[in-house]
This record gives sequence, C-alpha cells and structure tokens, in this order.
Amino acid sequence: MDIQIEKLTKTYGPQRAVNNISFDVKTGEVLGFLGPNGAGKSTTMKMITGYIGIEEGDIRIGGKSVTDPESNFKQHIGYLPENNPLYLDMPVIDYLAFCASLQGVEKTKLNSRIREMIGLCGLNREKHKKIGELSKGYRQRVALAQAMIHNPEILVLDEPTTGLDPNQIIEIRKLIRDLGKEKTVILSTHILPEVEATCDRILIINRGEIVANGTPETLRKQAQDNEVLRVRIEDAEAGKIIKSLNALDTVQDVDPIQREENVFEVQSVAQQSSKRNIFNLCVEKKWVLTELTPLETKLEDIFRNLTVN
Ligand SMILES: Nc1ncnc2c1ncn2[C@@H]1O[C@H](COP(=O)(O)OP(=O)(O)OP(=O)(O)O)[C@@H](O)[C@H]1O
Repeated sequence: MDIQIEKLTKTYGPQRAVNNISFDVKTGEVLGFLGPNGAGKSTTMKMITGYIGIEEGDIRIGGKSVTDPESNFKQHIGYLPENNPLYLDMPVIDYLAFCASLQGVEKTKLNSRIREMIGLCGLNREKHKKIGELSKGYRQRVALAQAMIHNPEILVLDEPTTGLDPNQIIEIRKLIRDLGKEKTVILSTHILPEVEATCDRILIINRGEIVANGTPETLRKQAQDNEVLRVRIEDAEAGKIIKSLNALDTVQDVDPIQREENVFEVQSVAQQSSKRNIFNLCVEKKWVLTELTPLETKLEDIFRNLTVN
C-alpha cells in the first residue's frame, strides 16, 4: 500500500517542527528516515499514523486521504512509537491478545497470530512475565510484536532496534528487510549502518525540512562531485610519481598517504575520471601499479554535511 505525503506542516507554538515536506513511499520499499535530534522525524511519523492531526498538507494512504473519515487508514498501519506506552502490569501474552482484539484480529486467528509474533520477536521464554518485569530490550520486542500483530500492510517504526542486543539487532533488521519485500515500511533511526543494512531509500530531514532523498548510492554520487582514488605505485620514487600524476589533465590534487610507502590519494577534476590516465602513465613509465581503488564518501560524512548548521 503506497503512501503519499504532500506539503505536510506541523507547528508547535512558534516552532515549525515539520515544514512543508513531500515524499512518497511505495509498496515493497523500506524507507529510512534520518535526521538529528529534534529534526521532526517522530512528528512526521505521528501524523502518518494518525496519532496527531495534520495542520497543513495531506497524507494519502492507498490513494485515500487520512482526513477522509471513511478511509479507515489506521487498520492498515502498524506503529512502533518512540516511547511505547506498554501496560506494565499485563503479562506479555495477555497484552498481545488485548492489542490483537483492539486491532480487530478475528477470534479464530487470534492464538495463531500471537504465537507467530512471540516466535518472530523471540519472546517465548518471557511470554508469561508481566511487561514491567522485562528488560528494556524485551520490552522493545513486545512493542514490535504489537505493531505487527494485525499483519498490517504498512509499518511505521520509530527507532525499532533501540535497546536490543547485537544478536537481536541482526535478527530484527533481517525481519524488517523481509517484511519490506511485501509491505511498506518507514523506519527512523540514528544508526547509519542500520540504514544501509535495512533500507532501500534514505530521506534525511533537518529542522523540519527534507535535505536529501535517494538510495545510499545516489546520495554518495551527489555528494561526490570529484572522484577520489587510492593509488599504490611501486618501483619508483615518490617525488617523481607525484609530479607525473599532477601533470595528468584529469588530476586536480595528489596527496601522499602518511605511513604508507608510495600510496597516494588522487582527486580528479569535477566530473572526470583519472583511472585510465593513471594506468597508461604506469605502462609508459614501466611502474608497477598494485592498487587503484575509488574511495566512497561515507554516509556519516553526507549526513554531517547536510545537517550540521
Ligand atoms: N508535543 C510537543 N510540544 C512542543 N514541541 C514539540 C512537541 N513534540 C515535538 N516538539 C518539537 O518539535 C521538534 C521536532 O521533534 P521530533 O520529536 O519530531 O524530532 P525527532 O526528529 O523525532 O527527534 P529525536 O531524534 O530526538 O527523537 C522538536 O524541536 C521538538 O522539541
């Protein structure tokens, strides 16, 4: 089920938490929502799930506006809020049964659905404990189980792996990827490797505005106007190599790498590649080229450049 966000705005007092943002999410897509603290991620997610109202703009879910009283959009959405309001006195299994009935899961399917979620979220040993007795990570698993209990077509997950141990993080990321093949998933996180591991597309939001939207590869390409190559050339003197590399038309800058003999970072002029020129130079000079690797811009750098103000 597709989601369309159009010119969405939300103001708290004098502050615009979300400022005129528009984006789409398609079925079978996992969208990673990134942004520094206070950027407006949770506010956007709360509007998508109907937790708070829309001030300006529109959200269409499966083509229908959430402002249409007949759209029943909430039944299609599973939501893991940032601070999940779990009922601490309820045993896990009763809580899931309660959530399932609230979400309208048919009575005949209730037990099998609860069993499935308990297995999927690794809650078997804890299922009879009260939620208040669970560790932080297990509470997060219960929260995930409740978000998925009614098998919704859309999942909105606000920092889904917070508090989980490394094994469970790997399992939950795999689960999100698998779910994302058929469902529409939006997840927010501060963990950049998490986005690379789970998301098809990244949206970066800063001070309520979208500052980037694309696949990790596209964002890297956009950020990297100039090719940077790591080059190792042997059987020649470093000074001569630097001089010859600098003389190539496509090369803008050459930096020798400290502590590594005859290794250089070569930056090309904008929109040009120096790979062939470097190879041909080594052939001509009879130098041995043992490394020629493009250096990628790290997602961390892209994020910092777009969000540090
Ligand atoms: N109920 C509220 N009342 C007043 N201001 C709010 C309220 N909720 C959020 N804000 C403000 O709106 C801005 C965006 O907050 P939001 O929680 O959406 O950010 P976020 O990107 O989810 O941040 P974080 O990564 O820290 O969770 C913040 O400046 C926040 O202080």
